[in-house]
Amino acid sequence: MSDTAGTARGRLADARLYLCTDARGRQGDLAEFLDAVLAGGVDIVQLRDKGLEAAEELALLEVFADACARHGKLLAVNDRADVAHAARADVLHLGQGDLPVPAARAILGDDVLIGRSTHAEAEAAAAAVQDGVDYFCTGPCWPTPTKPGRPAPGLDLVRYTAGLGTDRPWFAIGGIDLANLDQVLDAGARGVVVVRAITEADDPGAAAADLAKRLREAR
Ligand SMILES: Cc1ncc(COP(=O)(O)OP(=O)(O)O)c(N)n1
Ligand SMILES: Cc1nc(C(=O)O)sc1CCOP(=O)(O)O
Ligand SMILES: [Mg+2]
Repeated sequence: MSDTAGTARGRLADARLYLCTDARGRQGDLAEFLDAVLAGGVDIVQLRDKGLEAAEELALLEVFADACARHGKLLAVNDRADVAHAARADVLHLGQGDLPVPAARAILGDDVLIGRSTHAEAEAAAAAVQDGVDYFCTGPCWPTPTKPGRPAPGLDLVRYTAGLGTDRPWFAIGGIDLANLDQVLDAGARGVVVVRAITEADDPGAAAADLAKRLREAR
């Protein structure tokens, strides 16, 4: 058995399906939504809501943390190391323009996992070896209204990242859904991050289950 089995890093190594979601329109049924998608097979869930005040974000994160604890899944915070620390999150996700990784590490110590966004070959190659980075994401695979204005390097960046042969966990992101998931897998990804494919589904739990099943079949 590996020395990370059962730890957050061990669970990250096994993770295939990562959900970013806001809480808009879900005030009443947020816990129900989270229970459904986590039971469906989401391995990591990130509260991503660029408009929240820190105090509002922290309050919502209590709901996320309780759900992740019920299902033994990882809780991620976007952008803010102070909020990740206060929420006792498992993961902080940082983009290229966010806090530098060493600065986040200085706040969070070694136990919190840190993820990094990458949008170009040089960024992916750097994230694959940078100290303090636990995983990284490459994308967008397709232009997406969830991240307007972000140019899409497409599946070429997924193919490039797969070719790095890194042992570090990484995920493809941007425009991914069940209909195009096989293209992402064929390009070499083994894990994906989605927003709309789950949040906009009629049945988010079933959408998570379909994605998770296909990802597990591809292992
Ligand atoms: C898991 C995951 N991957 C990528 C992102 C995007 O991060 P970033 O580029 O910093 O953009 P914002 O999400 O902060 O707008 C993410 N949040 N999570
Ligand atoms: C939040 C985010 N980051 C991206 C990146 O490329 O770093 S793409 C993206 C949005 C992904 O949303 P959807 O699954 O709805 O297309
Ligand atoms: Mg960010």
